[in-house]
Amino acid sequence: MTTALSLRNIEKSFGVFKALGPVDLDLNPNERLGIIGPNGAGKTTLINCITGVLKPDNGTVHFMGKDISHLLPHERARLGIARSFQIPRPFIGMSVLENLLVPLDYKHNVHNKEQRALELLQSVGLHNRAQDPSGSLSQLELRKLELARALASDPKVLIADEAMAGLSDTEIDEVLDILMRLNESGVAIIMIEHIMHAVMRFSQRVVCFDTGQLIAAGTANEIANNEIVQKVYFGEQTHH
Ligand SMILES: Nc1ncnc2c1ncn2[C@@H]1O[C@H](COP(=O)(O)OP(=O)(O)OP(=O)(O)O)[C@@H](O)[C@H]1O
Repeated sequence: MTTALSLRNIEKSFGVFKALGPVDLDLNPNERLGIIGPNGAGKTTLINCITGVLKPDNGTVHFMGKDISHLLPHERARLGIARSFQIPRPFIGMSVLENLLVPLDYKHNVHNKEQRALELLQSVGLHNRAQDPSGSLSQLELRKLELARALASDPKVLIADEAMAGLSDTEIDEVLDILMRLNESGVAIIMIEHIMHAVMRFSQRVVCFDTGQLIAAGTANEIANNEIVQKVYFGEQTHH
C-alpha cells in the first residue's frame, strides 16, 4: 500500500542544538494519527519539515509515493497537505464567507467559489454565520473557520495543530466530531494535541516524542500504559 506520508531519517538542528531526529514515520491513507510529547519535544519542528516551512538537514519526505522533499510549502499544499494553526488569524475586516473565498481564489478548478465556500462552512457547522463579520466569532467558531480554511485546498492529509486548546469539553467534542466526519470522507488526519483525552479518543495510532526523538508508538491504550511515555509525558503533566 502506498503511504500518505513517509518520513525517513528526518533531522533538524538549530545551530548546535539538535531539535529533531533522526525520525522515521509513516502515515497511512485515511489514518488518524496522534502526535504527543511534552513542550519542546520537536512536534512543531516535525510538522514544519512535513509542510516544507523548514528544510530538514537530512532525510526525505514522500507524499502518496512521490518525493516532495524539494518542494516549497505552497507546492506541498497544492498536492494535498493542509495544516490548521493553533491560533487562527482570520481577515478581521471580512465576513466569514469572504475569509474562505481568499484560499479558494488560489484554486483554479473551483467553478462556483461562493457555493464551495458555503459547502466548506457547512462541513464545519458554520454556514449560519456566513455573512457575519469574522471579528464577531467565538473561540469555537474561529477554530471551525480555521478548519474550513485548511479544507479549502481539498487536502488528503490534514495536520490539526492544537485545534482544541482552550475549549470546553463540549466544544472539544464538537471539534472532534468535525474531524471524525472529515476523516470518514477520506482525509488522513495528524492531530498534535496536549489535551490527552481528546487525542487518545480520536487517534487510531499515537506516537510520542521527547527531546526530538520518537520514543513510543502504539494504540492509544498502549501509549497510555507505556512506562517511558508516562515518565516523560504524563509524569511531567502532573506537575503542571
Ligand atoms: N527557530 C528555532 N530556533 C531555535 N530553536 C528552535 C527553533 N524552533 C524550535 N526550536 C527549539 O527546538 C525544540 C523543539 O521545539 P518544537 O517547537 O518543535 O517543540 P514542540 O514539541 O512543538 O513544543 P510545544 O508542545 O511547546 O509546541 C525546542 O527546544 C525549541 O526551543
